[in-house]
Amino acid sequence: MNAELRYTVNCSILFTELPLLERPAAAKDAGFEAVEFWWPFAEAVPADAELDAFVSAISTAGVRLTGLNFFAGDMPGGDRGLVSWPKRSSEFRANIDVTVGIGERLGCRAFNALYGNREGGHSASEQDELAVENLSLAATAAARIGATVLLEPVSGAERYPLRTAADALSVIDRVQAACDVRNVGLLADLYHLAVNGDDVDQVIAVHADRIAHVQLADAPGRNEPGTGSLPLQAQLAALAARGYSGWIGLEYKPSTSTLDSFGWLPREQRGHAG
Ligand SMILES: O=C(O)C(=O)CO
Repeated sequence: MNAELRYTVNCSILFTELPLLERPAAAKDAGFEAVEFWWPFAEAVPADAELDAFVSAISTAGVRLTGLNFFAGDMPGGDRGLVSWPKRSSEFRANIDVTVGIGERLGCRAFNALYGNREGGHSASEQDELAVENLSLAATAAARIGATVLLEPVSGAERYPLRTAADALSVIDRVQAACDVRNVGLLADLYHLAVNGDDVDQVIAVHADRIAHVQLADAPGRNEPGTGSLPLQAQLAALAARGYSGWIGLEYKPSTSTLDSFGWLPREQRGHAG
């Protein structure tokens, strides 16, 4: 793997052997300096004590929080975001300042806004128009602390409409045109894009300048690099060659223990926290 790349451990899908608040310290012990999370609470606006415990777990562990998802509903239950969900738009809007507030406390500058599934009773245009409004609200709030809102194509959720980089970039173009915000970027998850049949090499070659965050897992299986057939090393090298200098999120299901699943990455390359 390219020694210059900076890796961040997604502690929502890794270290699940441990209670969530113990995971940042485990990542630090494994040699990493950075972590990211999906929304770690059951509701859009958790109690202050829960927020304080999360902030403390990260700051005490001595790692950076490099990314945080906005509240996205019941992920295990199939929800993939509230951004375009009319019935739950108010929850998303209530969550914006809470999420940005965590970022302000911890220096996190990237927030992933999962778009949401197509929901019965609403037209696609109605949901997409709502998404433009909600993404501009999120981007405006994020801009207050110099942060970026991320938009991610995902796989494994058949009602989720953003499946390719082009799908996400067209939404970002709409938000920029409608609301003159410049801090919404593509989250290029190399696994999701590949599984959805996108041409990942082409995405990197053409859109590297619009990629605000990268995540990886191998396919098939969404396990650690080397367990599948994706050319991840070459794609990371291509990203670096095209000038991508952001974080690489390790967002995979370990095929063994979490610690053993890091074997593909030499310890001396884990802690590049510059
Ligand atoms: O739902 C997923 O698989 C994600 O990557 C969420 O960020």
